[in-house]
Amino acid sequence: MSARPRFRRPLAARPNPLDNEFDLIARYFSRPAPSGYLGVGDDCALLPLAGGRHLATSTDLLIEGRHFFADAQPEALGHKALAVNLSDLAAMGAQPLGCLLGLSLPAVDADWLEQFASGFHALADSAGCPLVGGDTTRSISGIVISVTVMGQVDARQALRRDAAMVDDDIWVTGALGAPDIALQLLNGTLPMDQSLLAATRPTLDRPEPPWQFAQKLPGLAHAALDISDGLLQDLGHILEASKCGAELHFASMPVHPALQALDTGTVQQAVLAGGDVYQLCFTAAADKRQAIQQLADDAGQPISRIGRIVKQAGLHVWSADGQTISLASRGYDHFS
Ligand SMILES: Nc1ncnc2c1ncn2[C@@H]1O[C@H](COP(=O)(O)OP(=O)(O)OP(=O)(O)O)[C@@H](O)[C@H]1O
Ligand SMILES: Cc1ncc(C[n+]2csc(CCOP(=O)(O)O)c2C)c(N)n1
Ligand SMILES: [Mg+2]
Repeated sequence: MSARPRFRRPLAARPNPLDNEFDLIARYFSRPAPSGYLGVGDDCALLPLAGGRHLATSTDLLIEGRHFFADAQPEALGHKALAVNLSDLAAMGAQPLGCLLGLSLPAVDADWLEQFASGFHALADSAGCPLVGGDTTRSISGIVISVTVMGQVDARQALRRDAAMVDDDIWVTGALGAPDIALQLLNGTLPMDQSLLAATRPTLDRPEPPWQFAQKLPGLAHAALDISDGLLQDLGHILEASKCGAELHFASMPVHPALQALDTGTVQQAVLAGGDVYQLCFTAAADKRQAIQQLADDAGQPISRIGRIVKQAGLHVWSADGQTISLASRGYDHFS
């Protein structure tokens, strides 16, 4: 018989069970940040520098089998590893400065490395976010990729999650729903349809966060975040931080055109709660509507106004025929 581990606490002294990723972070890793810092809880932390500027920094892990399939195309994976991090800089309105790459590989495969590095550097070059360091190890099994980005932003205008104001418009960039449909086709939750997969898979494999457009938003927009887990769950973080609620209109949502033939329930779930989107959701005063639309038109960046921030807590989604939409899940959570 094995001995009982000595570190087990008596039942009565254990805190409440942790039933999701965000409770875990809040309980163990969220500490009051030093004065002048923005700590845990936003897309990037902000660290004060001389001259009123702030360093914006964020890190994202990609784990084989959890974030990407073992046969993922390495060039696309290199692109995605940096793109999901540039997306967090974009979510603060920050300008990229550079990045670090942590890589753990089960074996050396020169072809794989060549293509992975080419996808990574191509995006780093176009975003002005050079790779300046990192760490490389051998893994016991599977590929683990960890990217850390650094950028700069004027902290007074950074797009913080706690900056939404009652009566703000709620906007999203790009289109919604396609990465989740691609994932469902690949993991068998939806029956295989090769033409639907061909139309949706690029959005899952090679996300294109609006990092250029985002740098123009400080001064015009209030709050923002990137949609990584799912629109409703992610917008929920803005509502919690800004102590307000929201009303959304499904008819105004930018549903990806490839989803047209799918049934309404599948489309609603993918658009409202599908992850891997890496587009922005941001809020801005209604009197900035024209300026924001002009900025988007000039940048060739599609944007949609999908709802409004309200005083009353809670998130309400209206369908085109005036019904309330309620869903099985609001987004991805690693531990629930
Ligand atoms: N282990 C940890 N230690 C300290 N802070 C953490 C830890 N894990 C997450 N955080 C912080 O908690 C917040 C939420 O993390 P999460 O990874 O969900 O970020 P996100 O921006 O919501 O999602 P994504 O990174 O996919 O865009 C962020 O501020 C993040 O920096
Ligand atoms: C093979 C495979 N299975 C599942 C998914 C979906 N997925 C994994 S993590 C995540 C949320 C964002 O990640 P994080 O919160 O870690 O930043 C999503 C939507 C995928 N992309 N590939
Ligand atoms: Mg984020």
